[in-house]
Amino acid sequence: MLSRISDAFRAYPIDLQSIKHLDFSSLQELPDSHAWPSSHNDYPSHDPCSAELVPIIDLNDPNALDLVGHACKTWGVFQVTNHGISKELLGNIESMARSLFSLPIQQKLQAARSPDGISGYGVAPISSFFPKLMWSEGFTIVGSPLKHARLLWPQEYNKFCDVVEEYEKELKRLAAELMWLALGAFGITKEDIKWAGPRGDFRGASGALQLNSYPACPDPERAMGLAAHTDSTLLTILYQDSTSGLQVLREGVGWVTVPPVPGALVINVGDLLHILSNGSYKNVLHRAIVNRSSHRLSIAYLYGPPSSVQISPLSKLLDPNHPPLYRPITWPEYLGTKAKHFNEALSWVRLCAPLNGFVDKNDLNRVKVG
Ligand SMILES: C=C1C[C@]23C[C@@]1(O)CC[C@H]2[C@@]12CCC[C@@](C)(C(=O)O1)[C@H]2[C@@H]3C(=O)O
Ligand SMILES: O=C(O)CCC(=O)C(=O)O
Ligand SMILES: [Fe+2]
Repeated sequence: MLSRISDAFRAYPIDLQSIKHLDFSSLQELPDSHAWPSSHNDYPSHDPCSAELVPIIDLNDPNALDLVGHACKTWGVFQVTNHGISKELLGNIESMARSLFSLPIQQKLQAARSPDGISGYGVAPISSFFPKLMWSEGFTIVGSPLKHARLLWPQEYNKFCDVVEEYEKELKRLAAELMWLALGAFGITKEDIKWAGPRGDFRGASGALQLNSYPACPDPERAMGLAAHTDSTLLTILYQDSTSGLQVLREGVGWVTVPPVPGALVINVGDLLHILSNGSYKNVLHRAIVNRSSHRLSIAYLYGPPSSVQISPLSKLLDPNHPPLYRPITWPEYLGTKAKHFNEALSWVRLCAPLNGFVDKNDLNRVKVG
């Protein structure tokens, strides 16, 4: 049984050493290893238009509770302004990520994620589910980044660690506020969620930080920055720089771009909030595309419950007409399920037979990357 989020990918190692093209700056053409078949673009892409705009919610709006609840139900994603995270801190974390990704590849590889580990530099952890590699590099932080930061900057690792620590502390506070808005919209109060702690500040919650870098790409139509996925979180708080690339799948419409709004943060509903809400809140399917001229950066704060807490549909939302759709599961267990079944993980937690029958197509498709 998995008890820590850092154990989730242990059974599915990715061997970074076998991946040839990690140094994107040296590539003038898209290598075959990164060229995705046109079938991966099975839905049309839309630039933002007034009819299909991801909601932008001012957290100082007196109606914020209803607006957040409605956005979680209809989109599973929204942007927030007046969130209380200072421009200075956002600027600092962006510049730390920028300085990390601009190090020479050999230096970044010093801090490579170990094949069965979770923290460190490397390809997206979901890469093993796809026959082609993604046009991106990432750095995952679970727990202290000290060990890896020392390898990256032997003299001045402290600055990186200090900024990461402050960013995680502030985002944890914001995540708790967003949780109460999302849950409050259902009439859920502090008495209903014991694991939020006596002050309701979700003190024991866990978080991971994922720094994503998407270099400019010589053939963006055939490349993929980060393949379509849902996050395994309660919610994810995403900072994106001024280059667009994030898209969400909107039923009946296709891929809708989430445009960068200066100072705003993007909030995704993750799989665990979908479970907690007994399926009412959409766990949004999203991806990142790349472009020919600009490098793009994003920083995701992946927020989940304390490792030992079993997440299940809230009893206040259940009655004979609304039976629980999912069985209880901890975050580490869910991450283990995701590492095995990827986007089909939720159907393995559903209380009726798995929707896809008994054969998991990820097991048939799983390939060795590189
Ligand atoms: C806590 C986590 C969520 C995550 C897996 C991880 O253990 C750390 C990285 C996270 C991330 C970020 C990029 C997309 C994603 C699907 C992935 O491959 O790694 C998510 C994972 C997730 O939400 O399942
Ligand atoms: O780069 C982006 O916009 C998306 C990143 C993302 O989905 C993730 O890190 O989980
Ligand atoms: Fe994501």
